[in-house]
Amino acid sequence: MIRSDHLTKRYGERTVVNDLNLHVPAGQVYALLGPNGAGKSTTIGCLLGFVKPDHGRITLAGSPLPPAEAAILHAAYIAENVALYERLTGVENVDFFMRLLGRRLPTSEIEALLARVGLPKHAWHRQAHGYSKGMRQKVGIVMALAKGASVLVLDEPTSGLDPEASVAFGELIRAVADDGAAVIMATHDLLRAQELADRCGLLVGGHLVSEWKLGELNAGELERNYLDSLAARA
Ligand SMILES: Nc1ncnc2c1ncn2[C@@H]1O[C@H](COP(=O)(O)OP(=O)(O)OP(=O)(O)O)[C@@H](O)[C@H]1O
Repeated sequence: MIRSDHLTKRYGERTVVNDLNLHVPAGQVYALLGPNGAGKSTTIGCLLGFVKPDHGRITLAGSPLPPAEAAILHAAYIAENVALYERLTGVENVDFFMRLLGRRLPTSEIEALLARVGLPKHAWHRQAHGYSKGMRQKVGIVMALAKGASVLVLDEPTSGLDPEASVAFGELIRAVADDGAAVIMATHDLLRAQELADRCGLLVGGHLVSEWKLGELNAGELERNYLDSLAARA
């Protein structure tokens, strides 16, 4: 699970995340929506311990540890651009990532995970510098799976992916959640949010102004609600 209680972050006089209460249980995907500058990435940074909140509490996977330590143990982070060691192959990148965590996976298990996420076999032992954005996202998901992460934190994961790669990515994330992970995804991609998420929240000026359960809304209705909520705040 992912939980924030009264999370608040200020930069100087500006409060960019304001008394934010979020709860994402295991097995659910939460889409964090909001216009540019709403505070989504700052929230993600606080969840992962990159950014120190001024007030409030973060809990990841029920761990009493501070967020940075809890994130190292339980969470995987997939950014818009997954950073890989360009001279290492896909398999070697996953192997290196696991060694950093003090663990080893046999090559056959890494290959099985790469196959599971649909990375083409010809790419497994090729250097990552030729990988597309979608292929890098897949390696990022394999790292999360290899780590056994119970919390997945995604920041703009589908930005710049073509529609086919975006759909495939969404299906993978849904499968990871169905296997029991709690997933939070900051995104502007309302279509993917509507298809993938169980719930979504709209952040405006650091405030969570609306939350919707997505089983009850189609993509058009989500967009209309989003725009109506923004207009009501203007
Ligand atoms: N290190 C920082 N110092 C000062 N202000 C910051 C810092 N980081 C973020 N901000 C400000 O905090 C606000 C929220 O930024 P944030 O990146 O969290 O928004 P966002 O919702 O992720 O936006 P986007 O959709 O454009 O990525 C913005 O006004 C931004 O300028």
